[in-house]
Amino acid sequence: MSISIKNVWKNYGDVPAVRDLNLDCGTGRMLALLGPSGCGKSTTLKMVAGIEEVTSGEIWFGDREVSTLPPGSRNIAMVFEDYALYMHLSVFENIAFPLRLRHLPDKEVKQRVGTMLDLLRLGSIANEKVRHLSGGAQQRVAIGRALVRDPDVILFDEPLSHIDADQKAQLRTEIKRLQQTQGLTSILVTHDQTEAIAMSDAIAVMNHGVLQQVGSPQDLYTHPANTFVATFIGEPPMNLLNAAVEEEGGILRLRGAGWSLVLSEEKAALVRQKAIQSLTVGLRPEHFSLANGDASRSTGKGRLSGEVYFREHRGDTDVLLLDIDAGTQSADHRVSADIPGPSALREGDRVELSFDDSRLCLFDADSGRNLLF
Ligand SMILES: Nc1ncnc2c1ncn2[C@@H]1O[C@H](COP(=O)(O)OP(=O)(O)OP(=O)(O)O)[C@@H](O)[C@H]1O
Repeated sequence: MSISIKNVWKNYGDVPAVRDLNLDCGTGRMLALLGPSGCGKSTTLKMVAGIEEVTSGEIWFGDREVSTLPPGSRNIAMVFEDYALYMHLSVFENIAFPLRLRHLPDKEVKQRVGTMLDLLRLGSIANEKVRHLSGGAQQRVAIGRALVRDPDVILFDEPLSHIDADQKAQLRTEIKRLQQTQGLTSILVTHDQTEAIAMSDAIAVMNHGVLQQVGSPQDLYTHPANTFVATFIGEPPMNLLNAAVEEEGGILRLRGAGWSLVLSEEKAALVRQKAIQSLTVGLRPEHFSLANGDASRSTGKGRLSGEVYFREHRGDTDVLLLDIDAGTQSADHRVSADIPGPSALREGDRVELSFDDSRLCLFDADSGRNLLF
């Protein structure tokens, strides 16, 4: 069952919480709503569930408009961050609960709950009281209870927020596997990019009630639509450097604080086409390399040098925070670079980094929009 959100607005009083939202989630896919606190992701999920009314616009499940239907008529299931289980009941009875409410015959309850217990590998603890279980196991019970009704759509509201770090990755994988193997059409609300990237087929990034971009995790990482998405996806975040555009003798050069770069023809054409004078350049930390002394300063190759302010070991890589030799303390004087590790570099060491313009993102300095969009 696909989900379509069409031109949906939600106002609380005069304040719009969601503005003209258009989003689709295909049958059997998982769509993540990702963004900072207050961006409107929970409100969106609640409108899909029918817990909140839309102020205007439409929500469709397949070819059925559900915008005005109450939650009970939408055949959805929700999984919440706080599990919302009956702590005094057993695993079996928690999962059976929605079926008991519908007065299904005992035999069918046993059979359907049994399927869930197998699917979620809860069979061996079926008779244990839920209150004795770990957070991860409780959330698996909550998922079983959600799925046992065979919903058309399953909505996950920050399902891993209260799970201990050591169980998080495992549960993330289990939910994803289940969603894929069972072909569940799902929406996941999260503020955690790692969760969104690991679990979903598509991510919708929201900010201040406005959809910033929707796409595959890889798309958002490689081609962020604007500086908000660029810095929200990726850790450490993409470096943003201010640059002036200079043209002389047919050569287009970007000049920033402590660095400059002659643009390759492809990128230069893009900048010329938009007739832009100042840009924000986006560079992922892993797209810097340690420059080797004799590399030429050819077209499309940038260099910057500076002093290591901090080095963080990350196993096979080192993240360097580098203070660029800019002569000024501009806001963008510090960059992070992800280099192969462990390196011998220390705080205070001088380093020269190179970068390649094929990897750069170019954003309009005023609007923050990626020039490619
Ligand atoms: N019932 C309500 N009444 C008034 N304003 C609300 C209500 N619910 C949400 N809002 C406002 O709508 C905006 C979006 O809230 P929403 O909860 O959807 O954001 P969110 O991205 O899910 O944030 P969080 O992760 O903190 O829940 C916020 O400014 C919030 O204060």
